[in-house]
Amino acid sequence: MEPAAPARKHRRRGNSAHRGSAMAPPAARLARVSRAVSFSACHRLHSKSLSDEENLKLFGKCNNPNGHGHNYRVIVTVRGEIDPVSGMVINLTDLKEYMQEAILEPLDHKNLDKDVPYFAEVVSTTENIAVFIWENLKKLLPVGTLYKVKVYETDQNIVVYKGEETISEK
Ligand SMILES: Nc1nc2c(c(=O)[nH]1)N=C([C@H](O)[C@H](O)COP(=O)(O)OP(=O)(O)OP(=O)(O)O)CN2
Ligand SMILES: [Zn+2]
Repeated sequence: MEPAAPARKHRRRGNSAHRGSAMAPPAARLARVSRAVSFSACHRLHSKSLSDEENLKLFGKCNNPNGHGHNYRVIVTVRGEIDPVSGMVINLTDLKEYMQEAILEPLDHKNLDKDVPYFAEVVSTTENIAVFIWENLKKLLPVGTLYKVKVYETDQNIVVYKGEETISEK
């Protein structure tokens, strides 16, 4: 006697005709793609809006006139639909090149306050570094795809920026 009956039942349940029309377009799938990069830089926390005494009080050891260094790590996340032909939200090879241009070229092995014009007037906190990276990347990526910039100043000090401008924005 052949034990064929269970296998035939399983095939019928798996038939696509039972799951919807064969003519329906495939559902769009959203995904988030991330890539990480590291860079080394030095900086000094110092605000031109404050006196030397106020700067020292606010920033403490981070206001040391000769600065200090960090090995920063940045994780960039891009959000979009998975292209049905390429299977990609974004080609990671392209994202790598954008991150090279937006992060490594301006920031790696730099004195942030002296070598990067943006930080001549803006305090080089991790928050502001995240904003700087966001603005640079936004110019290179397809409109609306940049989702998140996460910057590790140290393993303990981490900033996330998602392009928001005020606390009331959703
Ligand atoms: N909101 C922010 N606060 C501070 C920032 C910043 O970017 N945003 N940055 C600093 C300094 O850059 C400083 O280097 C951080 O020093 P510290 O808090 O001491 O961090 P460490 O992880 O190096 O210290 P541990 O003692 O090992 O925890 C300060 N504040
Ligand atoms: Zn620092």
